[in-house]
Amino acid sequence: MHKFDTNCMTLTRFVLQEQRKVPEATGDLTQLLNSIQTAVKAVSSAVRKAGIAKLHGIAGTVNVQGEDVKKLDVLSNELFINMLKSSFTTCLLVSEENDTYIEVETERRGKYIVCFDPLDGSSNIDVLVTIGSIFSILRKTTDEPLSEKDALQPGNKLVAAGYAVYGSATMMVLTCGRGQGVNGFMLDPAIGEFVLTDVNIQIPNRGKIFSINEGYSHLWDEAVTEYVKNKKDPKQGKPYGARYVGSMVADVHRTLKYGGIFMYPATKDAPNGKLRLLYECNPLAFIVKEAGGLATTGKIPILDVQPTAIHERSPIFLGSKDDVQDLIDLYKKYSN
Ligand SMILES: O=P(O)(O)OC[C@H]1O[C@](O)(COP(=O)(O)O)[C@@H](O)[C@@H]1O
Ligand SMILES: [Mg+2]
Ligand SMILES: [Mg+2]
Repeated sequence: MHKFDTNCMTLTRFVLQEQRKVPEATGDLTQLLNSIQTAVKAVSSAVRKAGIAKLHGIAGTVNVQGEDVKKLDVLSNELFINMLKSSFTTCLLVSEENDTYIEVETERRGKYIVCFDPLDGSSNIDVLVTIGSIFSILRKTTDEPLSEKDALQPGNKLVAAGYAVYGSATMMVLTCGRGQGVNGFMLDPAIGEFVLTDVNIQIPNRGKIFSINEGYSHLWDEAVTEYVKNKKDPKQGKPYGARYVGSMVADVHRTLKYGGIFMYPATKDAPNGKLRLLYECNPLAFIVKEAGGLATTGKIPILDVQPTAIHERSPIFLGSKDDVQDLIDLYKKYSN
């Protein structure tokens, strides 16, 4: 358990302090995390001004000054890419917004690979509902020339993962894994700094909320159908509350803090579900696991999935240990 004076622990100081615990650390991860922090601050500022600056809407439109106006997810992607490249710590980037991986120019290369969703919950932008950014960090493990293969590592190889949530406040949640815990930092707009507010976040073993898009219930498999039916059946215990923001990062943040389960299952028309393994499922599964929860495809842990393509999708169920275990048990029942 970390003990900090939360009054003065900024994210920058926190990352540096963690680095100092590892004598052989070069400082590259610190530099990288600080660059991501800057990207997040820039995105947060753009999100807050989205309405008046007409950042929402169609990319490529022109504002009153005749300047190009970028759609928020295009702008967020550019901010992330520029900050990651100019950190001199990355060699390969995978973004939800780019069909192929991005190679960092030779002279700016470092050893890290970053997979990210620069703006998660795009459908919520225009209605001012919570959105976010998600990232995962891997190390390049071979001396071979850069290729897509470098990013195709299972989630249990992550060096660090985090997300930003742009809600009623902006928060960054970060873990460097290896039992070091998950910590949350609230952006204090008065000083422009992320300040440690949520120390060593632990997900409750059981929650009272289930989170799934019930509009697709006609397309679910038997395990998910039975699970959700049970959660609503007073004969099976006190029914759970239902919450679904429709921005994964917001639904997962609530699940991390309050407990319960978030589900985006396979459906009959989408056998791998919707959410992307490298930059949505893996980082959030890594965080939930580090906070004492579980994340599964229904059959195996998300973090054990060997990716085969950078934009591949996976069904995902994550959250409180006991809630997710109930669902895994139903999958076992229906596989027999
Ligand atoms: O509308 P649906 O099918 O429930 O999908 C919601 C899911 O889609 C997403 O918005 C996909 O992410 P992007 O906005 O980054 O494409 C998730 O954040 C969310 O969980
Ligand atoms: Mg997304
Ligand atoms: Mg996105």
